[in-house]
Amino acid sequence: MAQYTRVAGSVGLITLQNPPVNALSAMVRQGVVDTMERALSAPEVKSLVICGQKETFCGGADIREFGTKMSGPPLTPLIHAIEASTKPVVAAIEGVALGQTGASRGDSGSTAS
Ligand SMILES: CCCCCC/C=C/CC(=O)SCCNC(=O)CCNC(=O)[C@H](O)C(C)(C)COP(=O)(O)OP(=O)(O)OC[C@H]1O[C@@H](n2cnc3c(N)ncnc32)[C@H](O)[C@@H]1OP(=O)(O)O
Repeated sequence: MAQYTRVAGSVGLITLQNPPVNALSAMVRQGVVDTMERALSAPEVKSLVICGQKETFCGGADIREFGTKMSGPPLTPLIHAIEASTKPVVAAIEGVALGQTGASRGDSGSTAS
C-alpha cells in the first residue's frame, strides 16, 4: 500500500509500504495513484514527497507477482501522472532504489520531477 500523511502543513507525504523492500506491487501502485489524486485535489497541499520506509526506497517490481496475472494500474501511466503533476513531486531516496529505468544504492538524497 501507500500511506498518505500531511507534514509541515503543506507537504503531502506518500510512503511506499510493502515489506521487505517496498516493491511496486499492484496494491502499492494503486496506493500511489489514490494518494496522488488525494494530494493533488487538496488545496492546502502545495508539494509532495514520495519515500520508502525502513531505510529502503523501493526494490522495483514485486518479484512475488512474477508469473501471476497482471493486476492493478500499469507503471508507465503512473510515472506520467507524477511527471505531469501540477504540484512539485520530490522522491526522498534512502537505500535501494530499483526499477524500470535504472538502479542505485545510495545513502540518502532526492530527485525532483
Ligand atoms: C506493471 C508492473 C510492474 C511494475 C514495475 C515495473 C518493472 C520494473 C522492472 C524492475 O523493477 S526489475 C527489478 C525487480 N527487482 C529486483 O529484481 C530486485 C531483486 N532484489 C534485490 O536485488 C535485492 O534483494 C535487494 C532489493 C537489493 C535487497 O538486497 P538485500 O541483500 O538487502 O536483501 P535480500 O536478502 O536480497 O532480500 C531481502 C528480502 O526481500 C525480498 N525481496 C527482494 N527484492 C524483492 C522484490 N523486488 N519484490 C519482493 N520481495 C523482494 C527477498 O526475497 C528477501 O525476502 P526474504 O523473505 O527475507 O527471503
